[in-house]
Amino acid sequence: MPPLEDKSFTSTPGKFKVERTHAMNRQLHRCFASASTMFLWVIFLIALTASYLSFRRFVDSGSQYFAASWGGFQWEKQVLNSAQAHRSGGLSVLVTGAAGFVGTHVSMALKKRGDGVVGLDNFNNYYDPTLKKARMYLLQDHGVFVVDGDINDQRILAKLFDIVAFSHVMHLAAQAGVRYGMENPHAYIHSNIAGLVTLLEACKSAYPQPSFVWASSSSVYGINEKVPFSESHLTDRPASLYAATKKAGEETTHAYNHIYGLSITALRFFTVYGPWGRPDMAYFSFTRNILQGKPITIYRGKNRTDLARDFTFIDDVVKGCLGALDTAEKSTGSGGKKRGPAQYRIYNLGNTQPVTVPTLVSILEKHLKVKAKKIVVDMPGNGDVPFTHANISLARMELGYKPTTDLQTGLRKFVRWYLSYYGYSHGKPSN
Ligand SMILES: O=C(O)[C@H]1O[C@H](OP(=O)(O)OP(=O)(O)OC[C@H]2O[C@@H](n3ccc(=O)[nH]c3=O)[C@H](O)[C@@H]2O)[C@H](O)[C@@H](O)[C@@H]1O
Repeated sequence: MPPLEDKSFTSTPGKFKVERTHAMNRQLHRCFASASTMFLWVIFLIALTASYLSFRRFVDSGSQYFAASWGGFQWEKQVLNSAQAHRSGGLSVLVTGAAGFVGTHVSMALKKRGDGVVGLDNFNNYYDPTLKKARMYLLQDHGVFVVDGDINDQRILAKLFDIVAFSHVMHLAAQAGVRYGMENPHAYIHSNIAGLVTLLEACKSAYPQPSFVWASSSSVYGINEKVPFSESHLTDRPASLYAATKKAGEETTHAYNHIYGLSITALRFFTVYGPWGRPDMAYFSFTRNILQGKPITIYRGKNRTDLARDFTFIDDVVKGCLGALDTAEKSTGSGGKKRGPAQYRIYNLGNTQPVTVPTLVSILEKHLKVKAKKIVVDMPGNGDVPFTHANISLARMELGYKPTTDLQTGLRKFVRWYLSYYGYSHGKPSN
């Protein structure tokens, strides 16, 4: 006998067929049902992925905006508050390089007399950015808001001019330093030429156009030998790339003055020094080395002559800057078009009393009460000039500029600040 199961299968093939067809139908139906469910699931998942991706895009673009160091309601409010003048007829000044040495002092002085000031600084690391941040906190304590941004950034400039009708721009942001040009030439082109043009473009299109006062340099006199240096002297023989870019700045601003009616004032600074100064400058690095017991290198010129500089104290330079801002005429352009001739001025801001580098060192030794370890070498051919000496008659007459601080007094103030900021033991190896 065949097994029961076999029998049932073979004995009722028709029934089996019917039942099998039903089963297959059920399976097919289930299959079909699950395929359509699957299809629906796939559609659902695609839709979910698409909406997730577009949500991410939205979140990403949003977070880019919110993570930016500038922009937003709160930021605009800070800019507006800082730009607000607190005296009648007060200026509203955009100070570039506000966390720099001269920028900090000028911003403070403006704010103290009731002008509105907004700072702009990119906090680059040419020298210790901690010092720049410390200056920024000082400004913050005095109600000056410093925007973290670059003069090469068109968007940030457009935004600033969009929210504030600046009456003046005090342009102090630059790649400074005479000898660093051999190490990083492009930094000078980036800041002193490209950055300047970007800023001038923003100024020319601004409504109203601000008056533009900016930092040129005594270095434009280059290898000029006529003394004292006067604004009427030729300045076509720069000795460093730094000087060449500052000279280019004078020509560039002239073109903007001529084409667009921007009111321009260039200030040729003569080796400015003082509290909160620049660590790359000789008086600053000498102080650090003397206190740390390290040697200092003193350059000397041809035939063993001492190099000399018309060292100018920061407070005097600040007065010159304010004098320039106060006497600057309005720009004449509007909507990027010149409406009439505009003012174009250049002034020396020096001290008129050149002092040799060895004398500078002996003053520092006296104030620090420490003897320097001196190494005297011939001046390397790295962009330096043997001496500077300013004729300041023009600034005296037209800006009321009158320097009153000699190097002894100025360096005493600098040393006092240096010791309070860094302390006596700054950088010394601990025993
Ligand atoms: O007046 C200016 O236009 C310029 O003044 C300074 O440039 P500089 O006068 O060369 O100032 P320092 O670098 O402080 O040098 C001062 C003097 O010390 C000398 N020096 C510098 C460094 C050093 O190690 N040894 C040394 O003898 C230099 O040759 C120079 O005679 C600034 O660094 C520039 O940014 C500024 O624009």
